[in-house]
Amino acid sequence: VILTQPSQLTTNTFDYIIVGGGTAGLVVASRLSENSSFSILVIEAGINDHGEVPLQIPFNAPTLAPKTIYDWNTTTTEQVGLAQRIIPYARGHVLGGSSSINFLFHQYCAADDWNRLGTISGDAQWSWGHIRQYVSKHERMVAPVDGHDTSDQFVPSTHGTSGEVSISLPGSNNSIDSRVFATTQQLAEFPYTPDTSGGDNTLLGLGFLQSSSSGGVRSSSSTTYLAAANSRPNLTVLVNATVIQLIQSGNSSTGAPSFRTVHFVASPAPGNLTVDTPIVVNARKEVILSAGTVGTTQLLQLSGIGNSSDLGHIRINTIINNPDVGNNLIDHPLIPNVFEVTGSTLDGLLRDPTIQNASMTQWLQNKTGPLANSVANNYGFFRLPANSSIFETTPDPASGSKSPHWEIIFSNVWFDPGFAIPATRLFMTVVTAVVSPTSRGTIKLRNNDPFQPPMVDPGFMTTDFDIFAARESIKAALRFVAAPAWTDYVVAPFGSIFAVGVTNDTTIETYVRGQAGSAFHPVGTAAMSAFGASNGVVNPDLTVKGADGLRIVDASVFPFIPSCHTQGPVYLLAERASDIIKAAA
Ligand SMILES: Cc1cc2nc3c(=O)[nH]c(=O)nc-3n(C[C@H](O)[C@H](O)[C@H](O)COP(=O)(O)OP(=O)(O)OC[C@H]3O[C@@H](n4cnc5c(N)ncnc54)[C@H](O)[C@@H]3O)c2cc1C
Repeated sequence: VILTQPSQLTTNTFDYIIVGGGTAGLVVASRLSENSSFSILVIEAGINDHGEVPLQIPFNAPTLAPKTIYDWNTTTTEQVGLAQRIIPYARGHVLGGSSSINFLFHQYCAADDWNRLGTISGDAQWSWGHIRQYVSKHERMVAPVDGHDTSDQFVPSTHGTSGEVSISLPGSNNSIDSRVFATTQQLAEFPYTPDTSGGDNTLLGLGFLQSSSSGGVRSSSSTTYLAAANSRPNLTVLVNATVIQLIQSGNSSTGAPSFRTVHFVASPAPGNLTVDTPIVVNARKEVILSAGTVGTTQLLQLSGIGNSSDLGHIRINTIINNPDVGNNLIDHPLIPNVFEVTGSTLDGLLRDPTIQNASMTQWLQNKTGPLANSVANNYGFFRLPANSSIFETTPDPASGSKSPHWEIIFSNVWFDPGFAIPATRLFMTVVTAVVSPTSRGTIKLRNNDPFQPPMVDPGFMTTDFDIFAARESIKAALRFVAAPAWTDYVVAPFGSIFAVGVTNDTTIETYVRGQAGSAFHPVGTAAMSAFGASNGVVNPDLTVKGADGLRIVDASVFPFIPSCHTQGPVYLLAERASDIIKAAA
């Protein structure tokens, strides 16, 4: 059912048109197509992921963006909180969307996050007590590729075994795993957690990373949800086609503008400035926007749904004036803290052709070895102490007393996307991130050209809280590697601030502003709010406020950022959204 050219379409009318064949879009496509009486069209701007070997190799993930055919290759605006830097803003431009290029970390965030969504939306069914049922529909926990005993690395009763996306624990022991584990025994502030998925487990503590992979190969929404639905005659997926606008197709009986007409063109080759005449398709029931936080926001605005003053300046006729469209952009800032080490690291995979070739041969032959693993085996989530001085001026932004403020990830390799690995010496990277940031940004159109990337301003590090939490996370990383477990391994922190050995608050702040990047977890620009609320973009059933025939199902609808990596929450959101859409049919 995967078409590569618009001319292969045999009809221009479908019950549902899903814009974006990404993480959420393919969940909805797969679930809706379970009902054989529905006809569904998915329109995806990127290429078909099938047969794209680089996407399949877990360790390869950091090479898939930026500046590749799998990425939209856009950047942020100049970040005032990041020393005026403009940074890459990766998002998948391929079937499977960001689930085809992400780093495979998989978890559900804290139950508190979902309970907060239930409260904000006024719909208790967004709370964890209701959402937890979707874990077993979504997840298939499988054995790690090396078959090792995982009994103390996850809690089986909290996982699914027959869902769509395969999840596994690290498949090859990393030489630092035992040191990380020993540190949880040596330093009480970093307790071990037997399961890092969150949800029914506490998200707080440090443990083994679960990744969206099986048998050493990535599981994306395309290789799972779509693969399960691929032979259904009621589902059509068109790749290499970019939606440029939704068109008002009439009004509902209550006078709300209907958006059931979609204009798209064959995705232009890079550098091609001539755009074809739009092709028109119509939805009998609904159009579902699943173009991701950036893509969905851009399309709403191009279609006249947004801030009328902003739209007027770029000669777009406003159909629904909603100033919240494009506001409230939230993302997780992360900082790669590199340490020089003495022992065995994975650095050879980045700079030694002999090791690279041997690893690739091993992966191609039996999907094992270092390439079969994601870039980290262990990570953890922590809270700032309750008596931290920042809480004298800033209310605690976490979703609850059991949801974290910051994260720490251990990668036994040079993992600083901003800089190539130096030619000599060995490195380990201790990435830290702020997972309850208070900085807010915007997504706005530059002009009315659908092929001009919008201005994406995540507003990184523009609040005292975010700087405070980032600084404390770095101090914690320094305490972590000062534990006895590391004395014969860590030589010294590597790079700028650390090289001079001064770690006071001012120098760490300068370092954060110079080093931080994006975890690529944007949310919030089409925020969910209660029915009748004076703010927000979608209702709790994900229908667009003030519109008819239009829903949004993707990361953009989270009104605040969940406190962990976002693909798991997006998958669960899309599972429930599918049930809502089916029930409304
Ligand atoms: C490099 C990277 C690493 C990440 N690492 C992790 C991780 O390790 N763990 C984790 O949990 N999360 C991670 N994330 C975040 C996570 O993958 C996303 O939050 C999630 O996948 C978003 O899902 P979505 O459905 O909202 O959007 P996407 O999955 O991005 O889907 C949007 C789709 O819409 C398509 N599209 C957009 N505009 C148009 C248009 N005009 N016409 C047609 N199609 C369009 C896009 O091409 C894309 O396929 C990462 C993200 C990136 C980019």
